[in-house]
Amino acid sequence: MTYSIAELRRDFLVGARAAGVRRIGEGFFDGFDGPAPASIAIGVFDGLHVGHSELLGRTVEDARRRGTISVVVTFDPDPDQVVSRNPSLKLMSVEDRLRALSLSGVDAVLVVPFDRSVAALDHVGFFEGVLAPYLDIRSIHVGSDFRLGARGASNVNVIARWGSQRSIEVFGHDLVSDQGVAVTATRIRSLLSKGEIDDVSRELGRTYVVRGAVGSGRGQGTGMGFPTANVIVDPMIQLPLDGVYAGYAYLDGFAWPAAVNVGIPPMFAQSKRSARLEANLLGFSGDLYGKDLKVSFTKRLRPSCHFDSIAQLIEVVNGDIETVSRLHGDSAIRIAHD
Ligand SMILES: Cc1cc2nc3c(=O)[nH]c(=O)nc-3n(C[C@H](O)[C@H](O)[C@H](O)COP(=O)(O)O)c2cc1C
Ligand SMILES: Nc1ncnc2c1ncn2[C@@H]1O[C@H](COP(=O)(O)OP(=O)(O)OP(=O)(O)O)[C@@H](O)[C@H]1O
Repeated sequence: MTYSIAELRRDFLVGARAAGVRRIGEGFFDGFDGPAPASIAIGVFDGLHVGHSELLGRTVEDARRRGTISVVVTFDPDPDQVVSRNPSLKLMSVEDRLRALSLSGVDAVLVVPFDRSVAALDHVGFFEGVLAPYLDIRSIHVGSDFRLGARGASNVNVIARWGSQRSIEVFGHDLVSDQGVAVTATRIRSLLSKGEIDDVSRELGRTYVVRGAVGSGRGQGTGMGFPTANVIVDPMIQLPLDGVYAGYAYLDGFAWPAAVNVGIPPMFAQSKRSARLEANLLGFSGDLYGKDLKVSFTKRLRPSCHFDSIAQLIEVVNGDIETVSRLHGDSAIRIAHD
């Protein structure tokens, strides 16, 4: 399938630095006469980890040197959700991914609406059919493991050969690694599933954060002395391994130290109203129902347990809250962005 320019105008989104996400034709590309001379990085960028940041930094540097604009070319939905029978859980929603990319220092974010027809294209169809109406590509930056097209047939060597005939320089960068292992979104998902929060934070270059609206739980926390916000997280977003964590809850410009339980509480496993993510915000009093809460994970404290009595559960949870208080204090910190 080929895309008409009208379709591209409708379907592609462009985000400029700190300016949110805008549709092509209404924003960044307006000032250019014809396709914009560009240095591009391509990929999904789920999680925007340290390897992705390095790649984007190199792309921006190269663009400055050449006098081109730096553009991230990414996809919505995540190709994995279109082509895979068993898509992986994600580290970020598409909305959060585009927002993070638009704040990463590149000049623009070009979002390719991904469907089976795009999946079937090879690199020639993708670069010359989909991107050429907008970008006069001068250089391409990807990781050395990058593959494009049906069954990943177009690897860096294939793309570089095509580029060399068109004066397009193609860089397949060595992958940034951590403790001898390449940092990838797949690896970070695996670390999360094992509760390896320190490794996750190091490889993301920041703490892992999930978000959701606060819903109602069983309403028993308050009676036990530790009210909890039950955060409803999109089931496609990955949570760390079930257990108890220290972290922060972000709300309206404040970061509240938080004691967090992930997973259905073993003591109340039979209740349909138990939440998969609950946070006790230290020092907070008030109503959180319906609020959009972000929760970060700074340290794994222990597995969630079944106790012999509610009194024992209360004692242990109070111990967790004390630990969080020692780590992060017992009142909110004002922050520039939440
Ligand atoms: C820091 C923390 C630790 C928790 N640890 C456990 C646990 O080990 N076992 C368990 O069954 N529930 C645990 N919970 C969940 C509580 O049982 C739950 O928050 C309480 O029952 C209130 O739930 P509700 O808000 O749905 O009424 C923990 C909750 C928090 C905030
Ligand atoms: N550690 C890394 N160092 C440098 N570049 C990387 C690294 N990881 C990924 N890239 C590159 O960043 C771009 C976006 O990567 P992609 O979205 O495929 O990420 P990924 O982390 O490898 O994800 P997944 O594990 O889900 O395949 C690609 O060009 C990819 O090759």
